[in-house]
Amino acid sequence: MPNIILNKSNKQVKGTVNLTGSKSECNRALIIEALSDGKVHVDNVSDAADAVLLAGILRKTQESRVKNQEVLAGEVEPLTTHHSPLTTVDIGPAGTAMRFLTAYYAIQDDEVILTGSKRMKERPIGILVDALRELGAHIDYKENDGYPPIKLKGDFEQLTGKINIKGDISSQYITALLLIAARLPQGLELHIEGELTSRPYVEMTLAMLQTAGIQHVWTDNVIAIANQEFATTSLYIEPDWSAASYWYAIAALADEAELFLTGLTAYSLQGDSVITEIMANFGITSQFKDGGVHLLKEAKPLSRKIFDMKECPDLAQTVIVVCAALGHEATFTGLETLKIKETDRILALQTELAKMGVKLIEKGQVYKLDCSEKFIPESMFINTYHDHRMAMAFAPLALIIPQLEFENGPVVEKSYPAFWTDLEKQGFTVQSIG
Ligand SMILES: O=C(O)C1=C[C@@H](OP(=O)(O)O)[C@@H](O)[C@H](O)C1
Ligand SMILES: C=C(OP(=O)(O)O)C(=O)O
Repeated sequence: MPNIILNKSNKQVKGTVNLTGSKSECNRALIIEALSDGKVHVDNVSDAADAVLLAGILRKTQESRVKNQEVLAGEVEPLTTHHSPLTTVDIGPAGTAMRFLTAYYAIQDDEVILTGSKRMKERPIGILVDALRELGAHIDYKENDGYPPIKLKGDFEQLTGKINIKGDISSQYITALLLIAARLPQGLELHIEGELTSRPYVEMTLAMLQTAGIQHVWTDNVIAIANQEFATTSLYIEPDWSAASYWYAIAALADEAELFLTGLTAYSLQGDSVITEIMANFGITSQFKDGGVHLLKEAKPLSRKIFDMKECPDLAQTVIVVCAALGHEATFTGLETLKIKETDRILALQTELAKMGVKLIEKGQVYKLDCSEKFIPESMFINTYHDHRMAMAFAPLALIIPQLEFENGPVVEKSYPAFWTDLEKQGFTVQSIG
């Protein structure tokens, strides 16, 4: 995979950016569409690689079902005489797609092996598999207990409508169950145990289900969805606020910034829209008008010292890198889930920030930035650890470090394929090598 060399000859940014569609919203919409018997339509599929991959898998699943029905009805010849209904689905590095498809296939008749990248095989799925087994799904582990690959064997018969699930490891397990809940004959009453992490993502799921005609009741730690029909409707995918965060970071590190991010609105389903509030601390004002958000930079002394990232974990790298670059010794909480994402993001941040003398020190649940030995190198090589957000969160450093080189440029495709070309359009020099 080619590396990327990134420079910015001046410290001004001014221009318009058209962001990609939200990966989180799109992956939910695609599963809802697949479960809706043709009633729900996704308006604008995101070009994030994870969403494109999920859309392709769901389309193939649908096509092979139609084919099998035709074979069964004697309308067409089977493709081969040894045709097996068992398919292997490789979801690569797409965590949400892995979790959502696990729940989706658990209640279908298809026999499927669900696998993914090397890292995906290290990302836990046991909590979701246990919950689905309790509901009546037949799922086996193919390699290590609690981790993909898994074999889903069909023959779902609902055994119970009430289950308990831990809320503090990943909200994606909860979303996965909520997405299929209305299709369960007995519906679902989900009792969330412990603190709920990444709560806005659960709210996003319920809001999108509601748009698709599915009602819910959420009281304290219990979310209930009865068996019910989807409405005939279409789902619109908003631009991605996590992607927008890198432009906020660029504005925060620039001397002068005037950016317009199209399509974003003040009321978003995405919890990461909180980046507007976070970045207000760094002097970035957000003005919603003209069909998007205008970012303006004002000189402002940095005051906020504590950032809780529990509800917006995907912003953690963005904000930590900005603080490090500005030498702002802030404290961060709510970073527990970062160790099980595309890479161990805590370790990755510690390793890369050390290249500019900054330490991210773990003290129990609290992480503190120590910038006492910070320096600005002439050039810096950024390892990206198969994590799109490691590349994108460190890219704004091009405004203060003369030359940056990123390992594996295409890593950004997971959620924001046009990231490097968008930087180029805004006056960054982007060179692909190797
Ligand atoms: O539901 C979603 O779309 C997501 C939920 C979050 O994961 P966790 O719930 O595991 O924190 C987030 O980090 C991920 O990028 C997307
Ligand atoms: C954690 C992320 O994605 P996923 O869990 O879907 O792989 C992410 O995009 O930051």
